Amino acid sequence: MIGAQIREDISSILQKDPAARSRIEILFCYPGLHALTIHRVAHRLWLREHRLAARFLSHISRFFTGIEIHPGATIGRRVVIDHGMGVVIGETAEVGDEVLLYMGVVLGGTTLTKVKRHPTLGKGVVIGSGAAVLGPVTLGDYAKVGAGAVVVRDVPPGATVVGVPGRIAGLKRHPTQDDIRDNEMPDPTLRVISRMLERQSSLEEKIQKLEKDLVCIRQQAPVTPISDREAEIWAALRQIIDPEIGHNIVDVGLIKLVEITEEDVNVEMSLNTESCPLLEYLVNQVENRLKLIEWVRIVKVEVIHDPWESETCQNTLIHYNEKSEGEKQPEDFEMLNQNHPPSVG
Ligand SMILES: CC(=O)SCCNC(=O)CCNC(=O)[C@H](O)C(C)(C)COP(=O)(O)OP(=O)(O)OC[C@H]1O[C@@H](n2cnc3c(N)ncnc32)[C@H](O)[C@@H]1OP(=O)(O)O
Ligand SMILES: N[C@@H](CO)C(=O)O
Repeated sequence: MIGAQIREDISSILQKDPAARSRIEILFCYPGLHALTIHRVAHRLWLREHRLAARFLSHISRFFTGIEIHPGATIGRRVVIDHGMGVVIGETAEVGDEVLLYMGVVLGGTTLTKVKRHPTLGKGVVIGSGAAVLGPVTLGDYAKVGAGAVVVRDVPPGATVVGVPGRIAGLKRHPTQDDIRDNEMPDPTLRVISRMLERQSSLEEKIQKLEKDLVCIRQQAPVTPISDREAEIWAALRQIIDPEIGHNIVDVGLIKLVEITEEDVNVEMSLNTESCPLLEYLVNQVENRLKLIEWVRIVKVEVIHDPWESETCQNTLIHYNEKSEGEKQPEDFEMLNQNHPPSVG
């Protein structure tokens, strides 16, 4: 039984220590193997209530190996203690199968009461040199403890704990001012560039959205097809200026309709009033200008009444009043008198 366990332990050491060259070397030169073998005997004595004998055997082992394992500790199979000097394993510690301990590891207690006060290590745990695992904490299977760490809390399976106090490596935490001082100051240029890039990508997203919206609006907008001929007529009408307002008659809204029938053009205009002095002038302007277009044969201008027109005539008055005395022409006055009572001016 003991022989089988020694062979198993030697195989484990061969697997876990690259410095191990042969089974015979391990048998004679590995204090970890010696300490574990003696512990098995001492543990049996301990369980059979031969406490003093168990303690004494453990003490002798410590003398020769530098490894102190309390005979009450429960140690699994294929455990390797490499180098071993300074390893201390407390009374209520439980060490799972295939655990690897390096020199100086302490599986210690933190209370003075006689209770379960030492750690429990799961299968395949690795504990680095000089690390201390303190208290009745549990290290999950295949957890790792970095050299020099002090672990006082449970460790989940597979996790790596480093530092003092032990923290799980790889977990993100907010950098403290100390971290910033100890490592490197943040690069302000990099920060500005990254902000700019973020802003740029957000603007690009907005532009893409606006472009999509624009396409939708264009698709929904009613399409008013306008022939080349009609466009030519409207362009010609835009060249005729209303002398009252100083803008072309299209933009001020005097042209209500343009109809084209082959080579005949029918234009509907709304003027101030039927007695507006500009009536004849503007009708002539429209007829003459449109007849200059090559394909136009007949131009018919129809004048319609529109309530807006009275306002247009008011504009004549405002226009007149705004002119300085030097600018006023006799025809301005005549036009005004024809349309408005003299008292208004
Ligand atoms: C003579 C002799 O040789 S005796 C034998 C001595 N050897 C030992 O004791 C080996 C003990 N092994 C260790 O300490 C190893 O570093 C282990 C077990 C912790 C490595 O575990 P892994 O899961 O592989 O962790 P990994 O190497 O990826 O490191 C994870 C993080 O912990 C850090 N870290 C690793 N070991 C330690 C340590 N002992 N103390 C503090 N931080 C450590 C790493 O820098 C890394 O930090 P980062 O995430 O900020 O980059
Ligand atoms: N024995 C292990 C640790 O020292 C090795 O040689 O790597």
